[in-house]
Order: sequence, then structure tokens, then C-alpha cells
Amino acid sequence: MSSSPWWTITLNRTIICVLIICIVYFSYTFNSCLVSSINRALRRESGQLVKAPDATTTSTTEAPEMRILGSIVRVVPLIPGSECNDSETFPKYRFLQTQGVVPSRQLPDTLIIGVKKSGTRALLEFVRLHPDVRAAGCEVHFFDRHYGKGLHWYRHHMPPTIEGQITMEKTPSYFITKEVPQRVHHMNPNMRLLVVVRDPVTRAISDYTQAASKKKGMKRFEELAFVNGSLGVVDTKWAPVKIGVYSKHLERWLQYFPLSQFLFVSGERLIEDPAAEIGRVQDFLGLKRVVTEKHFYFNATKGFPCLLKSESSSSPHCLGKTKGRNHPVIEQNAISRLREFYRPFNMKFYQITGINFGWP
Ligand SMILES: Nc1ncnc2c1ncn2[C@@H]1O[C@H](COP(=O)(O)OS(=O)(=O)O)[C@@H](OP(=O)(O)O)[C@H]1O
Repeated sequence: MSSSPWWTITLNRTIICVLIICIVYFSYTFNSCLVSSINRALRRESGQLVKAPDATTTSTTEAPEMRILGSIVRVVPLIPGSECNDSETFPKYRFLQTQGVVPSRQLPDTLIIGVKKSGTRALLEFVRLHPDVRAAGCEVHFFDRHYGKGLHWYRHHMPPTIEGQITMEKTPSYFITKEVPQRVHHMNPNMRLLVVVRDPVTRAISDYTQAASKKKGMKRFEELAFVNGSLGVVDTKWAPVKIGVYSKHLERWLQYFPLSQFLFVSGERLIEDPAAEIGRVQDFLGLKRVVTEKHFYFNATKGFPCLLKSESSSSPHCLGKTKGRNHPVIEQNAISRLREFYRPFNMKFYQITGINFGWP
């Protein structure tokens, strides 16, 4: 009887080992995917998840479904923090809990108060890469819409933190809502306030583009931005125009907070050089510069900086498709007229903040 040579036996054993490892790996991966998607579905059904009112909501509801090995799986774009109160599940907290450190929810000590369509989502997603920053994923709207619900309600919408971590929230409408500065001051007079600003003309067009994407048959920008659509008198009552008068809104905030508690972030620089702008933010918050150029890459298809990894995802990803929309072409006369309108307000804003944002 001829016995097999030793190398065939070794080869067979190696093949069997590799096969076993593969089976274990695939069944583990499949099971964890299945369990997490079942969990998500159950939590969604039981109404525990409050959806973000901006991009993230849109992306989640539009996410296509596909069938994998008989299970229906929803393909959710890689947008971090798309759900409120999603933070307990992060492994770092599970580890800390086993060490006896119990994270707890705190009221925010830092707010991104605006400005709408200036890059507030990008700022939040970039700064929360820092391990000492924890943020509510969705816009909580406590100080403008839900103030009557009280601080207990507000705190519940914050992510759990451990000592030394910053709790942050962003709701861009805070900047322009009259009652908000006083309410914030009443809760915490030492609140740190981050304000992202962008050329008010581009901002107005971005705001209009968003509104037009939600409402079919909307009038042209030029018809809405001017009284009687004549390109003569700017309609300062139209929200996309009104929001861009930054100096007026800021003056209201300055009645309650000193300038030293604000950091003004350039929306343009956040796109051109995100690492530099996030560096300023980290300095302002007294954080070590952990988020650097190594965290970003420029995605040529999207035309924007994107993240190589984030708090909730280890793979490269960009903000959702409602960030970085194509704007309609606006008549040059209308743009020039709006620039003329904003110029004195921009100058005032530069003077108050001590920063020349260089808007044309
Ligand atoms: N990295 C990156 N990726 C995509 N988009 C980026 C980024 N950085 C800044 N921006 C700009 O952010 C604009 C949207 O601003 P906001 O996030 O403040 O909008 S919102 O108020 O929360 O709806 C969005 O405006 P639009 O271009 O008009 O869509 C972008 O210009």
C-alpha cells in the first residue's frame, strides 16, 4: 500500500485550515451584519430613533433595499451621526463600561449656531473626528423649536460623554432666531459658539437651490430675491437674503456673549483647506490638534474634501448628496446687485469679527 508523500498531507491540512478560517470569518461577518440591521430595523420601528431633519434624513429614507442571502438589507450611505442618540453603541464606550467608567449625557458646552448652508455639517463631522468631541448627530432645535420641553429633554438628546469630553450640537437656525441668544445665555453664559460663514450671495443661492429641490415649480431665484422681480430693490424679507445679513444677527448675539466666546469659521476655507480651519477650531476649544490633513482627501467626483475615516466608519466617505448640490445659473446682473447690497453689511461683519473673509 503506497502512502501519500508528507508534502501532500501538509498541503491538505493547510487547505482545510484556510477553509475553516474562511467559513468562520464569513459567517461572523454575515451574522454581525444581520444582527445590526435587525437591531436598526427594530429600533426604527419602535420609534427610538429621531431622524435628522437635513441631508441625513433624506439619505436614510431614500436608501435602496437589496436582498442578501434572503434578508432584506437597507443600503445606508456612509454618513456619520445620521441618527440621534446613536452613540452608546461605539466600542470605545463598551470597553470603558467594562472598566467601570460610566458615560453620561451632559448639556452642550459648545454650539454650532450657524449659518445655514455655510458648511455647518462639514464642520461638525470634521471636528467630531476628535476623540474629545462628542456631538448630537441631528439638529436638535432645542433653543428655537423645543425650548418648552426643558433641559431634561435637551440633555437626553446629547450623546453620552466621559469626563473631559466636549458635548456639541449644531442647529444653524439658532444664529438668526431672535430669542435664542438669551436662552443660550440663560443655560450657560460660558457657552462656546462656532459660526461658519460663507459669501452671503452664494449662501443665498445654495439656500434657494435646497428649497427648489424640495418644491416643484418654484419661481426663479431672480424673481424671489428682488421686490417685484425687477432686479432693482433687494427683497430683504425673503429668508435666503435676510439670513446673509450676518452683522445684524451677530449684533443680537453680542448683547449676551463677548466676542471671545465666538469662533468664526470660513465656509470657503473649510472646503479649500479643511485641516487648517479645523486646526483653528481645535485651538479655540483647547484641544490638541489631533484632526489634521491626514484625515482628509479631495474627492474629485464630489468636488469636495471627504473623510478617510470617522467616528463611526473606518472607510473613506463624503457628506451626503444634499451637500454640494449643483447651483442654477443666476443672471450676472442679479449677482452684482446682491453683492452691492451685502457689501456694507459684510464690511461691518469684518470689522466686528476682525476677520476679512474676502467676499467679492
Ligand atoms: N466637505 C464638504 N462636502 C460637501 N459640502 C460641503 C463640504 N464642505 C462645505 N460644504 C458646503 O456645505 C454646504 C451645506 O451647508 P450646511 O451643511 O451648513 O447646510 S445646512 O444648513 O445644514 O442644510 C454645501 O452647500 P451647497 O454646495 O450649496 O450644497 C457645501 O458647499
